[in-house]
Amino acid sequence: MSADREAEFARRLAAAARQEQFLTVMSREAALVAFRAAVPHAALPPETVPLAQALGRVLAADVASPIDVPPFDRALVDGFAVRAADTEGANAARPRRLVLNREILACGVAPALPVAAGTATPIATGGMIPRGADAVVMVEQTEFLEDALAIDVSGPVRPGQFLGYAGADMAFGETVLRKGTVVTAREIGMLAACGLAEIAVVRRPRVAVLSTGDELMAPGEQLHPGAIYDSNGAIVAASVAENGGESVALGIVRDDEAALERALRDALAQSDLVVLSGGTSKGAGDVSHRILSRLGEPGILVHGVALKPGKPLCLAVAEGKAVVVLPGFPTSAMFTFHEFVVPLVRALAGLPPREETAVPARLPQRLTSELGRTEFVMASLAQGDDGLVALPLPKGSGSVTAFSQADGFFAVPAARSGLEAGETVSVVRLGAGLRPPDLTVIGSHCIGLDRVVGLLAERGFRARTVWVGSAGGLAALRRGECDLAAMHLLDPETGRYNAPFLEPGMTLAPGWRRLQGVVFRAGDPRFDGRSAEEAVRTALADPDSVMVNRNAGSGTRLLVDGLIGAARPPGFWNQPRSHNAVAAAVAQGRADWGVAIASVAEGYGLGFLPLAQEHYDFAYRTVDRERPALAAFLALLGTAEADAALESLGFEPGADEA
Ligand SMILES: Nc1nc2c(c(=O)[nH]1)N[C@H]1C(S)=C(S)[C@@H](COP(=O)(O)OP(=O)(O)OC[C@H]3O[C@@H](n4cnc5c(N)ncnc54)[C@H](O)[C@@H]3O)O[C@H]1N2
Ligand code: MOO
Repeated sequence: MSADREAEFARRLAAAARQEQFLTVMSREAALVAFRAAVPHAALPPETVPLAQALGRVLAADVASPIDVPPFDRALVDGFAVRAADTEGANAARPRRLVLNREILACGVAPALPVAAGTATPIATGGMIPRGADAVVMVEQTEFLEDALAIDVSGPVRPGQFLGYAGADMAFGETVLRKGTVVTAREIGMLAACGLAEIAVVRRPRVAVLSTGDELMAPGEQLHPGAIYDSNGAIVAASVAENGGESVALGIVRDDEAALERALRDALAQSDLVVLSGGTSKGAGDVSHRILSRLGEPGILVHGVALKPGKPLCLAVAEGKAVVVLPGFPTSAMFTFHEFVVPLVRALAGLPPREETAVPARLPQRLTSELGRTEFVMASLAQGDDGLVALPLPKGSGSVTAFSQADGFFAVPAARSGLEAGETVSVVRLGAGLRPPDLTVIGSHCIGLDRVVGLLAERGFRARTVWVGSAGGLAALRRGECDLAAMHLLDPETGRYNAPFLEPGMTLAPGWRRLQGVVFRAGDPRFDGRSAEEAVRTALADPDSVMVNRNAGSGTRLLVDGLIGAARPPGFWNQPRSHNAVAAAVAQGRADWGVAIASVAEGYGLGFLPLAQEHYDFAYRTVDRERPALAAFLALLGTAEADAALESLGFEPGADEA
């Protein structure tokens, strides 16, 4: 290391160590109070927009109709405007004769002649009722006498019959739309009927969105080693729009104090609110901290909230505008955005607070949490035997899917270190109107299942999949929380897959077999052209060779154990939980070999030495067999279409011949 780089390294370490001192952790409630007190949570001033551009905007004021709609009394049928009294007592045998006035009241014609006693005026649906008339008789109830230019009316007409009165739809001066209403097509129709060509709407808050991190790349760019795509920028910008704001996407800023300060000042100048994500808790964090205190008074209000996910959230105010730094972890970023920023964006946009619906659900398993921080747990909802069940999503704050695929979240209070199995929690729904799925599959992931679920959807059944591993799927099935447990569990004693793990009342539907083998970088002479066993022997003899293992309890781990016996080669303790993680470690050179399935090896362009067939099957509760979605799924297995899809992915459908 050069002296300069060494000095920079020391500076960064010291900054990271200092960071903890900045985090004065506040309760979530106290943070919200401080933020609301310092930043006005009120609608921005109105602006006038043409009606054609009003869709999706929020009305800035109540709208009173400036006219009567309809503006005049009008005919509701094609016929004749008459005086009802003239038709009293008419019947087919003794019709009343009325002489026609010499005008025809088509739509848009202003009447010139009154309807005097004993007369009638031809009128079209929508025509303006002339003076003197108080009803309309349908043309079908009359007979036209051409010679006399008169009609015979064959029945009596009630006063007001077939007549629409002025203002019956919207009366002049009537408040027809309320402030805060979101303009949809329906409101546009009403405004147009009132003759309003433009309308006052709340100015959309402009929200500057930035992401910071040297590892970030924009979607569409080619990822280089160590880099990830900036997902926070995109999800924050879209959420701003969903909540009535207009996002100003300012992209990715490097972890560099000067660059970040320039970007933040620029953002502040062109927006009502600035949202930055990343860099709140590590060395770079004190960079944004220092910048935020320089941007203007009062500066930082909150840095650190007793909240999980989201502890390092930072809330600041400069030039009367809020500057929010969200934690970089995607689920932490979205959760804190949802809790702290969405209410502000909606208030600025003139929208009412987001409607939150919460449903009670039972917790199927014990859950531990950190004492002293309110923990919000992202969860999927499933239908259990006795009501809804909240299945905590196993992926942590660093995942995008924990927030994006959750049906909702529930809180574990700061004062508790966990919740017990069977406790009822209140799940706040995320996303509206989710139809419960027709079929819930819980267990171990396989891309083959993704395809089968796709085919099931074409047959009209929507499946929900939750990946918690084979054993987790089986436990969920036992508790009645899913229709199918997707599993590949090897029983070491019998050497059989899945069936030995079933309980009474469960049936196994054979799924497909996946070829497992040793994966290595293509061309590596230690492996190329050898059998799996021989290749591993060679690798074990080479002290430079690094392996990647699998988690204990997985079927793949048993295969690895069979290959290496009592040896503990370098990399043995690296024990990821998926085929993909094994393949990525080998492909990226962090390991030289591991065991994974053929389809994954192919996806990563790795060499592959076959070892054994792994069985991926489905357990279900026998009593449920006839339930339509389950029956459809079971019927789908073994069809030519499903088999072809599975074979194209390299899987062998059906049960073992043995
Ligand atoms: N020693 C400690 N480390 C961490 C602590 C702690 O208290 N002590 N807190 C953890 C918690 S809690 C959180 S939350 C994260 C938040 O860290 P930062 O806000 O500083 O965020 P970064 O370090 O920049 O990034 C964290 C993580 O998120 C990824 N990231 C960042 N920006 C984006 C983006 N725009 N799109 C997608 N992903 C993003 C980044 O690559 C990192 O993986 O810190 C813990 N650490
Ligand atoms: O607060 Mo961090 O968000 O726990 O993950």
